[in-house]
Amino acid sequence: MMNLFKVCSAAALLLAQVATAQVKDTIPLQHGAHRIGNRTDADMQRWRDLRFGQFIHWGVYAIPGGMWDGKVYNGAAEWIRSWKEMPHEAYDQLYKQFNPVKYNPADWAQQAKNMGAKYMIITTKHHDGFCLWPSKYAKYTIANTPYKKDILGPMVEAYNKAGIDAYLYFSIIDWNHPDWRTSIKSPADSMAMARFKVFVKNQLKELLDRYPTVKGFWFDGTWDESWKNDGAFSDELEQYLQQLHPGLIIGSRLRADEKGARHFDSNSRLMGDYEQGWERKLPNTIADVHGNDWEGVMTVPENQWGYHQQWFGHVKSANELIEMLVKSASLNGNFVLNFGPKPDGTFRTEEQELMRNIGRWMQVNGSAVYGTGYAGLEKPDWGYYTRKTGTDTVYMVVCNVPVNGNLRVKLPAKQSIAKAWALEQPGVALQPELVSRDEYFIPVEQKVYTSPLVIVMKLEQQQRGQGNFEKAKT
Ligand SMILES: C[C@@H]1O/C(=N\OC(=O)Nc2ccccc2)[C@@H](O)[C@H](O)[C@@H]1O
Repeated sequence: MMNLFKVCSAAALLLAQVATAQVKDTIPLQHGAHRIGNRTDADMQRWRDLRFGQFIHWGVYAIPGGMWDGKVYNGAAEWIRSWKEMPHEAYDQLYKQFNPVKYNPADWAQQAKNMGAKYMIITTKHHDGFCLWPSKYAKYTIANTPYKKDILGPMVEAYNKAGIDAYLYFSIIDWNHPDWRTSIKSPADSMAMARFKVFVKNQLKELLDRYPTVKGFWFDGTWDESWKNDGAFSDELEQYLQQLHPGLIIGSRLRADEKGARHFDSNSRLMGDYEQGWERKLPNTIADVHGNDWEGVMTVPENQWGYHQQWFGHVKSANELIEMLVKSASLNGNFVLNFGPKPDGTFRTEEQELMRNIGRWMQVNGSAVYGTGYAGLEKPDWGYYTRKTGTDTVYMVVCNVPVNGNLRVKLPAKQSIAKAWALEQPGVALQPELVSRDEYFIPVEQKVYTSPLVIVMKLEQQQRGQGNFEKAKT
């Protein structure tokens, strides 16, 4: 028996190798993806299991808060410096007013913990180049504001103490640095960009030296030609950072290959440790993620990352965001919700209310998100399935309770429901009814639901004959 098993395993391995070889990379690349498939190390599995993150966009742009000279900026608040109504000189003096006297990182961390976030991404430096840490490579930093003190250190420490991992957002674009170039049009531009790349490398090493518990970088601002056309450098930088800090997690926004392809190289291979292009949008089906790890980042209003005094348009509710979080986990992805603190260092009331409301649901139902992924079942019309990774425990997150009061559950052949219960009533066993081969109805209480209902199912291989629950009496 063992010989037969060995022969089959060897044949399967050979077939897999031939298959991979057939998807041969047609374009030889020096600076494309260096790994085929997802990372399998413990650091990456930890990132996967966290599933729910908090993004924080905070900096000088919080001071104008999307308004200037009595006028409202309709763009994203953190981009106000690029608004024609905002004189660059005026913006570039604002740091002299940055004094978040009410900043309390322990309070921020507690609110994030109560919401159920397991990791946090903080803007160390956004496109405007203002550094939230006292970088020794720049003057445009927190050290030269009335506040003076390092913002990042106490934040990373407070979040880590609350059991939340810290990731650092870093914008390559730096509107403040004299050597930044959007494109290289002359030898002088090349020399400036060469100086700029040294500056970038120095700041990133400085961040890792100052904050050694961080788990990764979230790069942004890598769409300009000067960066896109220098795939060799982005590749070298990624390897430099990994060598400095083994296990670091870096998404697909950092790299370009030598042909200028971003996120996916010219052979359609993902560069980086996860797909980082899902910004204010999510994949719809498991096919959309192409087997890659991925992360979706989401704003509460339609498109505001930094603090904006006037939220206009649709502001997402807790239930909408809970559904996005569950949808992400159901498709093997992470979901990161963004917050834009005010210039005084506090969160606006709508954001505080949101953290409390999401947290109330996560308190009871978080197990349907943490450490879960794609269940391998056809998406039901009443909501989402997630599966505790590598187990027979499947969560049913019900966003639309059917009017007939029954949740239809279609299982793969030869699988049955051993038991099922609602997370909010762990002691009450539900009674799935086998309505046809491998198909069940799970009755749910007919009441007003004000947030998604979560039911846990333990699946098992079908015993001989009927499923565990008898066929409906005809
Ligand atoms: C998270 C957001 O990221 C940004 N830009 O996003 C993108 O570049 N998105 C993007 C680009 C290419 C593909 C997919 C998404 C920034 O400009 C914005 O201020 C904010 O920090």
